[in-house]
Amino acid sequence: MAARPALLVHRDAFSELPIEDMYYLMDIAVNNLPKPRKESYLAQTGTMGGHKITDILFTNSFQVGLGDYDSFHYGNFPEASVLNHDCRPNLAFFIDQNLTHYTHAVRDVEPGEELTISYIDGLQIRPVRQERTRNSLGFSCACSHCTLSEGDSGASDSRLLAISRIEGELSDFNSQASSPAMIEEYMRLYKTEGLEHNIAGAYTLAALNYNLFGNAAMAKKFAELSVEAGLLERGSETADVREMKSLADDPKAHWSWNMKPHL
Ligand SMILES: C[S@@+](CC[C@H](N)C(=O)[O-])C[C@H]1O[C@@H](n2cnc3c(N)ncnc32)[C@H](O)[C@@H]1O
Repeated sequence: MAARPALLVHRDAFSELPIEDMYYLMDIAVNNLPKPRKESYLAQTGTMGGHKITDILFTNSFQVGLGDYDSFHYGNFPEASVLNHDCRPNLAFFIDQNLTHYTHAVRDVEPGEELTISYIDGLQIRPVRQERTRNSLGFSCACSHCTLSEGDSGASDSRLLAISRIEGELSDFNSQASSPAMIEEYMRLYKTEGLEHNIAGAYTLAALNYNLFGNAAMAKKFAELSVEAGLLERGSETADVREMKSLADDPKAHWSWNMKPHL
């Protein structure tokens, strides 16, 4: 799905203008949208209370950057705001420089299965995720991952902590502790956790580390997976996608080639 914004409002407007002035401006902005767009804006649900048009913006917005120095606007995309949050979603999304919101499936979706995105960092353990949705977004997350039994949730949190620990080692290209077995374990944990919506960076790290160990075939395989996932998660214009394309084309020409042959 590709969606365009109905409304874009700089965050600072809410901290720098009296709130009554903002309500007035928000009313003018929405009431001047073309009729079908205004209707799709007003059809969204607001859950935070107060001024309805502003409540809809706060309940249904994505963070949108405009250029390097002006990074936080509330962007409202009515077609995308029907998507509920899941800590293990089946869709990935990104907003490109042209302010288009793209949504892609990252795994097979069964007929009748709800389409979901993640509003937060799913790599955090359950208590942190719950705190984020409650305090920053105003709802208590009821997704299937947050409602696992204590035992299953504890096992998930242990995997997430292991991912974070291994990531630290694999990101340190001078680490003496990293090994091909560690890369395999890292990818296994990612798959077991169901983090397909946010896996491009993990594939990148696996590709780089296999290349450090002089394993061209595995480096190429993971660089290609990184490109494939990166296109869904971030689009084609990212430095990571470009770098992984070049690594996949010629692992031995990449700066990381065979830097750790002794291990
Ligand atoms: C952008 S809207 C999503 C669409 C909304 N459910 C609707 O019907 O308009 C965000 C709101 O949906 C609800 N929501 C989304 N994901 C949720 C989740 N995992 N657990 C509980 N509530 C959720 C919360 O009320 C949240 O403020």
